[in-house]
Amino acid sequence: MLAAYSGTAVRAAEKSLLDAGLGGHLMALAAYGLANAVLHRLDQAYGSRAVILVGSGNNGGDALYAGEVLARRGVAVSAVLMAERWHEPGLAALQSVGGRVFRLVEDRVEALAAAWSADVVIDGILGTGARGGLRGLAAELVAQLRGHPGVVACDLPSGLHPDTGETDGPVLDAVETVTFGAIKAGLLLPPGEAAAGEISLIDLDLDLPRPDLQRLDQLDLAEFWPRPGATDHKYSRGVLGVVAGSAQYPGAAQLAVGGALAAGVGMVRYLGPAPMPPEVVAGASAIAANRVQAWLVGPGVADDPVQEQRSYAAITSGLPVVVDAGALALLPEAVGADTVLTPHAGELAALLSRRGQRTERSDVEREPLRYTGLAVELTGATVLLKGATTVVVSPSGAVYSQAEATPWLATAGSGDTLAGMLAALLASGVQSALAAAMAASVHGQAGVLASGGGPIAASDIAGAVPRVLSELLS
Ligand SMILES: NC(=O)C1=CN([C@@H]2O[C@H](COP(=O)(O)OP(=O)(O)OC[C@H]3O[C@@H](n4cnc5c(N)ncnc54)[C@H](OP(=O)(O)O)[C@@H]3O)[C@@H](O)[C@H]2O)[C@@H](O)CC1
Ligand SMILES: [K+]
Repeated sequence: MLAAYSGTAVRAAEKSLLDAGLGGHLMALAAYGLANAVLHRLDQAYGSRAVILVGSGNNGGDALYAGEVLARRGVAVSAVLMAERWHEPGLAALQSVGGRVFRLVEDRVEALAAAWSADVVIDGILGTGARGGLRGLAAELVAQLRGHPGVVACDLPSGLHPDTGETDGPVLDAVETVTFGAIKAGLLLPPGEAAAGEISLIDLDLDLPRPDLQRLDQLDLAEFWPRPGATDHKYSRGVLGVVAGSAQYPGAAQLAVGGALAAGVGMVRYLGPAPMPPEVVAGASAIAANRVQAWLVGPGVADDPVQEQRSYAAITSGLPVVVDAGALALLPEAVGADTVLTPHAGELAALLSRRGQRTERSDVEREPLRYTGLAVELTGATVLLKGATTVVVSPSGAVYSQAEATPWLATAGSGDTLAGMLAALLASGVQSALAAAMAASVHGQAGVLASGGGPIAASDIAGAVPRVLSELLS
């Protein structure tokens, strides 16, 4: 499991060490970690060139000391001082080993040329002490360096919000971010996470609280994905009720049920008009008459009054429920954490707007964590926001982000399959936020496997799920 923290949490954890006079020690550890990461990227240190973009705070200090280490190893190092102030001992250390210095205000053209001809550019402009994004000349230089293939970010890409992944102004895409003390949550959150590249963590032995964000890995999935025991039967494994599909949209129901079956539910009871595979049982048309452990409602139900009524009855049944697509508009005023909403950005904006918070899709795309959190606050539900990176927020404050997906998964019906998989996990008794994160991860991996780098149809995703799971669980 990757555990990530807000910049504020990391700074708070550092405080006792700083108070104990260990600031210089921490900076030295950070600088060595950064320098080593850069050295790994160079074919050979001697004769290579590095340019360091230096901001006014300790982030610039880390980068300057890393420059000193690199220069001692034979790298030709130049520093570009981006602001009016800089970390003076760090600059003195770099100069003492022959580092060259440019000042952005005076030497813009030379600084830009040096950066473009460098093997590595170290982005040490802003770290966890940033307020807002890059401005003025610094923003201009960074925009002019866009596309540089050798950028290594110091702690985080400058201009990326450490807590939320929001970007405000230009951000230099890094091949690697060397982050100190703890992974910052913003490195794993859209839209900025793409700028982070590979993430390397330099351990500073901080005493950290509960993570602000988690990302499940294969070991977590293997541990938490439900497996039937020797004495389990179809009922004990979990029965899922599904209200999906209509005369107009039968396929959504088939994809959702396909996702649920592939994820490994004991049985599916289906309510609706779509043709179903032989293992699916017809549900009783009165919702309360169905003995199920969880419900999935919404795929393909829009504009079908009977399906909408059933969806509402399932949502208010008191059982865990996944509310997807057309059923999102039917949500009562308040629900519980066992209700999992699965909107994409447009559906989330519509949901928030219905609750008096006028929101556009572009707002959600710019600040996905914030708006997902707002939906949790306004509804009481657990919310899974679909996207290239899926974000899950629960009312208890747990946040997950999963980024296994391929862009080929952006295809009609992909979300129905995901909703089915998630609902199967709820029916098996998995806690809702964890179920949402696991479903997103395996759905993403199945998409990658099915795609093999090319286009896929949504029905291929469920087809690949058993292969992903057998690899995970064997
Ligand atoms: N704490 C520790 O123990 C350790 C910390 N470590 C390192 O320290 C980093 C945090 O350092 P930090 O607190 O000095 O802040 P930092 O991110 O360098 O930037 C703040 C500076 O930039 C300025 N500024 C702010 N916003 C701006 C903007 N939009 N545009 C332009 N300028 C802006 C602001 O100046 P001001 O405007 O306030 O005058 C301030 O001077 C952290 O990321 C990690 O790398 C490691 O060494 C491990 C130990
Ligand atoms: K930085």
